[in-house]
Amino acid sequence: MSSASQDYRLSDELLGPVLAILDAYQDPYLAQGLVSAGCVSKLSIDGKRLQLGLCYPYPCMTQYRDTVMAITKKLAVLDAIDEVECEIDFQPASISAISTVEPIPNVKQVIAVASGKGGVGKSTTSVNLALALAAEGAKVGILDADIYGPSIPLMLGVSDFRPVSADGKMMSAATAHGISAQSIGFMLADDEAAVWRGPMAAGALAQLLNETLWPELDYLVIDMPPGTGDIQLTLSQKVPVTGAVVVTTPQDIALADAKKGISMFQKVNIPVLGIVENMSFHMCSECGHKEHPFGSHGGSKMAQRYQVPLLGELPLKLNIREDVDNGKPTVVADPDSEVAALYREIARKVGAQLALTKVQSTVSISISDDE
Ligand SMILES: Nc1ncnc2c1ncn2[C@@H]1O[C@H](COP(=O)(O)OP(=O)(O)OP(=O)(O)O)[C@@H](O)[C@H]1O
Repeated sequence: MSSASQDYRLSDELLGPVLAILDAYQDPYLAQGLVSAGCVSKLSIDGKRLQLGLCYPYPCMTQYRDTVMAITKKLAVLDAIDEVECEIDFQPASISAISTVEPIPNVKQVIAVASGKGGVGKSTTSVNLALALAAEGAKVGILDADIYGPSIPLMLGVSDFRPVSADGKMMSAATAHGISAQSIGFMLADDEAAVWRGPMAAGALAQLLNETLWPELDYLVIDMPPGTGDIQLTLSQKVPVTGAVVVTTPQDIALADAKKGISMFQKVNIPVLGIVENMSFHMCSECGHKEHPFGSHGGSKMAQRYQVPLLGELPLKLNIREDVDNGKPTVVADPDSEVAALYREIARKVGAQLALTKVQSTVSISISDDE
């Protein structure tokens, strides 16, 4: 994890107790104290007003208010402080630190969203995850690599967009709800079906990825084609993916395929950031009765078995489908809903997992350098 640059301007007498209090505050997503996690970037004092700068390695803008309130309460025990002025920032690490594949210009981190089986809600999860990362303060793009059924243009309400090229080399991306989007669907006429063979498809996708003029992005989310065949494997190797999210339903057949997905990423040394269990349960809107139409706890058992986090369990809910069908996914259509909050929670976990992955990767690189 890249720790924030430190500018500490407190007397030694005050610095010690302030750092101790800040480090006793555990960040829920990094599972470390703020100082150990490298989040404390600035400390200075003006009279009895402490000026605190925090820089997070994952986006968590919707949590800032609660964080500041909690920290202020803890620091209030010190006589030298009666007010805290807090500035919070977010800065993800750059991918070039660990990836062996050429980085994509302007793109810091690449998150692949995959599923072993089709129809489990991978695209719905990808698009809501991308929008949730943006809602938490990140600059985000999404690449629809689902060549057999590109659905991102429809889900973002930008089906009519056609990329243009100013220099004959690089294509523009669409902008929707504050994120950038590129899709093979933008190149196809409405009734045209994509018929690709493995190597051709992977090549076309790599081209789409590298020839898109992405604006500065903290995260590029890739909605992968469903399955774990050659296309997926090649794509994972051609694209500088920093971490993968595996989407599954709790159904045995979907779980069996999701396991193949995890193995595929492990084979090509891409860290699996966690599992999203989609359509986990259905809650009756009238009586509140909760049922598990596709079985229960499959995702959590799988997460335990493969030692990866369970990022979230999403309900089977009519609005989720209606919102993507209307081109306005739930995170933006109904930001105050429980479902939108679940997607934002998943986004924070994904960002934090990427930051933690950097720590492990950095360590393993330095060990091999020493050998
Ligand atoms: N949690 C959910 N609740 C209700 N409907 C959902 C949910 N998640 C996805 N859906 C719906 O299920 C259908 C399949 O979802 P989606 O297209 O995201 O799946 P996919 O895994 O990407 O499929 P494919 O493999 O065909 O690309 C869509 O109609 C979508 O709106």
